[in-house]
Amino acid sequence: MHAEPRVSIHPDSKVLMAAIAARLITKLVDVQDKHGEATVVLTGGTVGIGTLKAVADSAAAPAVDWSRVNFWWGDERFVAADSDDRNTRQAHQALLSHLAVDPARVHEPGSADQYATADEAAAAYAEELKAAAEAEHAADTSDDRPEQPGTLPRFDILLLGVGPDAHVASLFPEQAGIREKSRPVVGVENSPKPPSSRISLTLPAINTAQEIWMVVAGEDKAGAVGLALAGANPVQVPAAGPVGRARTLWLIDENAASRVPQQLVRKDPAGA
Ligand SMILES: O=C1O[C@H](COP(=O)(O)O)[C@@H](O)[C@H](O)[C@H]1O
Repeated sequence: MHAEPRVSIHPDSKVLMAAIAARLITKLVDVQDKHGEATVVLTGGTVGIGTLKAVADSAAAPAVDWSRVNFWWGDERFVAADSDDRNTRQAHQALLSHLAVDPARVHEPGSADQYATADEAAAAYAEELKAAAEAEHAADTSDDRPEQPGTLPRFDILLLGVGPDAHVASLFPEQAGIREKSRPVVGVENSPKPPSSRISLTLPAINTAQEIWMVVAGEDKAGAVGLALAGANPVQVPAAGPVGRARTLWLIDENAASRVPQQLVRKDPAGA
């Protein structure tokens, strides 16, 4: 099932990030109840990292068994491991370093200390994803287990920020990454937003997620959000491309919402 996007609008970015954090905690608890573990794909960016801080500050955070959460990243900047530009480093500072996570379940894309090029780091990340998919397949005892493992593990929740230029992860308008159809991960060069070298999941990989949550705040994002929700071409407006298997949820603040098509906005305060 590919659901229509749902939009939930919050008064400001602070309320937004607290609300996303609450949803994330609840969702992780639900998925762990069902599957014994949960997998989340994190994003960098203002709202992405602010949400992780809000999770760390939440009194409900201990409801999740953090040692049974698998962490992946939608994109990473290809810089040195100790660079403050790293999305993974920011995520550790905001949340992961405060939790009893299982290091074996924290899957960080490689850094410029480990690989010569972003393409090499991307290929290694694709291998790590494949190994996780194979392990998941081997552990699956259900009747509907597919015959062969896929190349990606199940992503329960995938978070994506959106840039003012409508980029998601490190897929930028008109660049090769947003056009990629076969590889799950690509190296990105000449990113219009620094740092210029990056690693990114591609749209086909992103769209295997059960739930995709687009997390956006700020007036400078209103145009990108409006175009994405109006159904623009993802090559020009990458934020138009992500579609979750079960749900695509836009969690945004009022400043980012001024150009959202009205028929997509839920009127009840719960949003979706
Ligand atoms: O470079 C990136 O930018 C986007 C959005 O960031 P924001 O600060 O404008 O919210 C982010 O989603 C992505 O993960 C990141 O690498």
